[in-house]
This record gives sequence, C-alpha cells and structure tokens, in this order.
Amino acid sequence: MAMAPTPGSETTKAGEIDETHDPALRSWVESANGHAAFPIQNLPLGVFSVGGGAPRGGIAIGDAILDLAALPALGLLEGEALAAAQAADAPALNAMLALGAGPRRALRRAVSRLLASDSPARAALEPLLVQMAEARLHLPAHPGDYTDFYVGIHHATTVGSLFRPDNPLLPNYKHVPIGYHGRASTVRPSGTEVVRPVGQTKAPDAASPSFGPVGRLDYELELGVWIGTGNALGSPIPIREALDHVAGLTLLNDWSARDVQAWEYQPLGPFLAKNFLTTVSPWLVTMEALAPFRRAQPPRPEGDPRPLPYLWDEADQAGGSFALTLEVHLASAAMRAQGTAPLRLSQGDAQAMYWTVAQMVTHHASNGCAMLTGDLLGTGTLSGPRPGTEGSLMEITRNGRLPLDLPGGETRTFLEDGDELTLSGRFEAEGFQPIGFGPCSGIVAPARA
Ligand SMILES: O=C(O)/C=C/C(=O)CC(=O)CC(=O)O
Ligand SMILES: [Ca+2]
Ligand SMILES: [Mg+2]
Repeated sequence: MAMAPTPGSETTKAGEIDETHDPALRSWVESANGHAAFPIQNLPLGVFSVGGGAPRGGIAIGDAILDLAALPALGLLEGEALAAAQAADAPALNAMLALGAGPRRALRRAVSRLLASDSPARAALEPLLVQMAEARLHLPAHPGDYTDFYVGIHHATTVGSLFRPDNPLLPNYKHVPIGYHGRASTVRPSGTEVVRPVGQTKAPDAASPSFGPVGRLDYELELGVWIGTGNALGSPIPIREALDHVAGLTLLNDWSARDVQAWEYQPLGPFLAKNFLTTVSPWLVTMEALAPFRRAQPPRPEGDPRPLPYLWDEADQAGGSFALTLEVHLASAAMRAQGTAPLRLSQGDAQAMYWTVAQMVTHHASNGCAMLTGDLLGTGTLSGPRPGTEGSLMEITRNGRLPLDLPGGETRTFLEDGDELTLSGRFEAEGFQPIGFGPCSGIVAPARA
C-alpha cells in the first residue's frame, strides 16, 4: 500500500496543496505581495542574464528574480533542493528539469521558506535579487523538439469550416489527439520581434502561385507544456504517469501565415506557415504551483466516443483541466504612439481543451516515441465557443471577411507591421492567491527584403 505523504515532507506530489500555497503567505520582497503574476505562491523557473553576463537559472518573485546559480554558495540549502539549485547554474534548465519532480519540489519549498516575510535569511538573500526590468529573459529550457497539438475543439471546428466548408471536424478528432511536428529551432521568448515571413501563396482565384511577404499573418493563443523527464525510446508513458513527466506550463503563440497555410497544408499538414517563429512566455509555471488550480476536465458531450483505454484515466479526468483565464491584447504602432490602451481581442479559458495535457503526453509517447527533457508541446489554439473567446484573428474576422475596428479608426483583418500582440493568463481559485505567467508578446516587423 502506498504511504500517505508526511506533511512537510520534501517529496509531496505535484498535485498536492501544501504550505507553499497558503494564501496568507507574504514575502519580504514587497513587490511580490499582491503581484498579478509572481506572488510567493508561484515561484516560476526561468533563465536570465544581466548586461553581458552568462544566462543562468532564476525564480521570479514580484518584480525581481532570485539568482539560483548564486544560491548554493550561501549554504542555506541541502539535499535535493541544493542539487536542483546547483543544476540551475546553466544557460538552460534542462539539467535541473532532468532531475525530476522531487528536487524541483524540494527547491520550491526551500525557496518559499527563504523568501517568506519571516525568513531569517533576508539579509543574505537580498544581494541575490535582480530587478526583472534590468534583466534579459531567455527560454527556460533548450527545447530539443517541439510538437503542436490541436486540442481546442472550437478552434478545430471553426478553422476547419473555413479551410474545409464541407468537412470541418474530421472523424478522427474525437479519437486521436491530433498534432504536427514543429520546429524547435524557432522557439523564442516573449519580446522577440516577429519578422513578417515571406512565402509561397496562391489565392483561390489566382492562376498561379507567387512568392513574397505574407498577407495573412495571424497569432494563435495556446498553452505550452515543458517536459521535465522523458521516456526511453520504445517505452510508452502510461496515462497515470503522464503528468510526472511534465515540469510545467507556459503561454505559447504559434504565429501563423494563413495564406501560406491554405496553399501548402494538404496533404501533410502545417509546414512553413507556422515554423518561422513560436513565442513563449519566459517563465515556466511549475505543476507544483498549479496544484490549487487543477479542475475536472469538462465531460465529453453526450454521444461523443469514449477514448481508447490507453488515453483514459479517471484521475486525469478528475483533475486534468485548470481554472485559468486567457486573454489576448493588440496595440498597433499608432495606438502605442498615442498612448491608447491595448484592445482586448478575446478572453477564453482552459475548458476549450478537448484533450488533457496527460492525454497529449501519453498519446505522443504511445508508439514508443521518446520525449526528452526540455521538449515543448503546444496545446493547439484555445478558442471558446462564443464571440469574444476566439484564439486567432482568422476566427475573429472569419478569414478576413469581417474587419475588426481598433480605437483611433484603424481596422484589422490580419496583423499589420508595427502591431504588438500580447497573450496573458491568470490562474484563479477561491481561497488561493491568483498566479500568472507574465506576458507573451511580440511586435510585427516588416518582411526583410
Ligand atoms: O487544417 C486545420 O484545420 C488547421 C490546422 C492548424 O491551424 C494547425 C494548428 O496549428 C493547430 C492549432 O493551433 O490548434
Ligand atoms: Ca497552433
Ligand atoms: Mg509556430
């Protein structure tokens, strides 16, 4: 029989709520108290650099970053927490994530105690804080591979109806978590400029294709999943164990050139329409931090097939979704110049996911495919069923047919040069301190000649 974890034990599970989630917990880092994204209850992992210094691991706390690489020298950590901080002294957190969930959780618990307002270590730790505004944020891990799923069923239905009016949701959708292999080489952190790609397109009424700057540049609102520990080639990941392989979540924007996509995607799926850039928020919000926000997966609509047994786990259905609000904002160059507030394009939630993160991971590894530490999975575009909840401009403007009004008299069908697009997300649950990801944004730059 499995032993119940001892309260205070360093090995409590990622899904368990412990003293690090106590909403009354406050930090001596004053900016953390009431911070929209990074209160002491979050403690997300990232990589930062200052000036020309080497990138290294850190934890976000309010407006600051705790330098993990400098932490071991203070002699305040021991055991698994010390091992995790030592592994974070690197330009990517792969070595730390490869240690698995135990050391990651042990470090969270230790750092929570060190940053708490009653910590005796404040004076020793203060020199290890870096102001986030003075730091450059990098990807938290080096992604060896990147795969994008299609689990947002309302997006799949709407985009399917625009690309394939007679056949919007293909018959495999409710049986298989569909995905495509992306390019890890073009995953970048928030703030990276979005150079308008050039590509081959062919309008439906054009006699022949042409090559040039794309006209239908779009965004996709997604969650990203960072893999913590992988599986050996040939060894599938049982669904019960799937979340043990997940380190945490991020926001992800799968920038998409819709005119290229429409021309190239059949029969093999997205290719150059989506691999020119994928932007993620730089902070990895750990599965531990998310424990209070786990929710039941919405039940499958009446009449939908039950997935095959390898994809079905009652515990996953009971806690596979999240109490998460997602938003998208747009600010054109003119709006920013005039000091006009960004326009909210949409607000959605995680209920749009037809498949859970665990089902994505298990399906991906089900043929023996090896997941690696640092691999990145996108969920697919998370659009809701109602107007105002769409996760892409293609859906909002019905593929450019219904232009959108911006403040100041501009209109948009797709993204224009100078537009700044920002994804944000907030986890909220009764009785807990809300947490967030920090922004995931990019400004569109003109195509390079
Ligand atoms: O052909 C289609 O129906 C649409 C494909 C995609 O947009 C691929 C994609 O990036 C999946 C997603 O974000 O949901
Ligand atoms: Ca996508
Ligand atoms: Mg992409």
